[in-house]
Amino acid sequence: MLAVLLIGALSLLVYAIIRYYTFTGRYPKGPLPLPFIGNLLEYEFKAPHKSLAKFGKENPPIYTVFTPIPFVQITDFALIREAFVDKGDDFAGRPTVKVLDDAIAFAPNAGVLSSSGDNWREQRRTSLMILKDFGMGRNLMEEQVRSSIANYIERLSNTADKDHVDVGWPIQVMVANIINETLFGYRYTHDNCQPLLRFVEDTKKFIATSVFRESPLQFFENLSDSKALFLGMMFPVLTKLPITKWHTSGRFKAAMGKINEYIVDNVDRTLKEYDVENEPTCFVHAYKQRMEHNEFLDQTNLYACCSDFFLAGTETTATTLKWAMLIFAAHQEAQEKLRCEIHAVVGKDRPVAMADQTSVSNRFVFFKCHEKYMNFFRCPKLELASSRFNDSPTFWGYKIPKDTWINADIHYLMANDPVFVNPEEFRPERYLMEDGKTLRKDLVERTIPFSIGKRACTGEGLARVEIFIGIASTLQHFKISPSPGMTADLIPETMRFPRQQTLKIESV
Ligand code: HEM
Repeated sequence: MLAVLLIGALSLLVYAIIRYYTFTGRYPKGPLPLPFIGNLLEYEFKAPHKSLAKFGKENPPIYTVFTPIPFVQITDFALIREAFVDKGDDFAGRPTVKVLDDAIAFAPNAGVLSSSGDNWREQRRTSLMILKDFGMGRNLMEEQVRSSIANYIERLSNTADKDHVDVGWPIQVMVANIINETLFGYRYTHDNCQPLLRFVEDTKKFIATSVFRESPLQFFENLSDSKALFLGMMFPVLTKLPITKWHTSGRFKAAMGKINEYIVDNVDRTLKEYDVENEPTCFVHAYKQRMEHNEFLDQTNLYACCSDFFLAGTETTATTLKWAMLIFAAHQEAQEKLRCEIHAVVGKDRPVAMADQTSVSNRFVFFKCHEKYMNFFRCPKLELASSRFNDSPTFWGYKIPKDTWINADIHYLMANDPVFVNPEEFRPERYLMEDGKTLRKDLVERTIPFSIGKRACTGEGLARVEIFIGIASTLQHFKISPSPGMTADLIPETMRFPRQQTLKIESV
């Protein structure tokens, strides 16, 4: 009897393994997956770029990694462009994963970031139209950014101990303020930003005590750090069982709920001030005005869009600026050269404007360089620039199943594309031709931190203004160096966040 049971169980196991490999065989070949758990054991969830760098080198430019759900990675620029631009419509969707919808989406298929199909198209189109109306990429929004940056510069100037300045928090407030003002029409001062502070602190405390027991901003880190979440995505039943429910989805849902409270409160309050007679001056009012005439626009999507913009638009830009400060602290010569150019073009007192970028960057393409450098460090989104096939088209000879995650591995591309010679070096001049002035279009074209194609970043115009004016204004006013006795620590934390550290700032 026991022998029969054993043979039965073994046969079932063999059958399940054969089925599993039939399933994995439908995807582009990559590192050999183990039965059922795929590449889970060899995937570093705290530093995915390390695993992906290894896999990228050992596999063709399109391969699959199973964590355990299949992720198809594309690591070659021409292929990324072919998929996301030439076949843009096929790659414009996001995978529908119920577990993720339940755990972290504001509502299923709502907003811009994680929605698909007609709803995504309408939310994205409307959001972009509103931002353009407010002057994204033009002077109006630039003025708003400039004024937030002026507050930040003032904040740094008033810091008592200039040998030990943590620029992280002022940058965070500055960037959050820009989004806050765009969405809700008001801004905090650095000395009076209690609600914003409370929001961040609450989230931090909540995360620290009841959810992750780690440091602030760990929400994003833990998203990718959590093998349990990935297991839940592969085996949704785990998100229903009493013991595994909390780890696979519950804690993410709880953290996201807390974060979204801030959004819901602000949207509701802003809506109360809406007056149909007045010209909208913030995103919420402009969206509300359009709700009258567009069936896709409703309150749930409004909440979701604001949540997306807040999350996608603050952490990315703040992290970029924090890295910039560290990188310039570590590269005094480059910093000095750039400051000389800023002073020559802008002077010491006039606020920096976007129009200055051409004059400055023709000689020193730091913005382009910075984007490039940023890629070496981290940006979780870069590693998750993803889409899905709409309807199983054939790509590179593979008929990839519908709803598969497809990642353009921008990080890998920037670190391994042969056009970037010695990619780890901070060498802004790499973007210039021999004449030292003309931009090298081949490099600029392949520098794609905002991704490309139909799902490319909707906030790129705003982010470029924030980054250019943010860096140029800081260096216009301050010399940045490591705190006395220290060196700038450029080794990234989990998920390539910069490590928390103080810097020395001196007025120039
Ligand atoms: C340095 C700053 C930023 C970087 C590096 C960045 C990068 C990215 C990347 C790589 C994507 C994914 C594109 C894809 O799926 O192919 C994305 C999407 C997005 N970003 Fe950004 N972003 C930045 C700033 C911003 C800002 C300031 C905003 C808002 C004002 C924003 C809003 C969005 C939204 C809404 C999406 C989703 C677009 C869609 O799915 O259609 N981002 N971003």
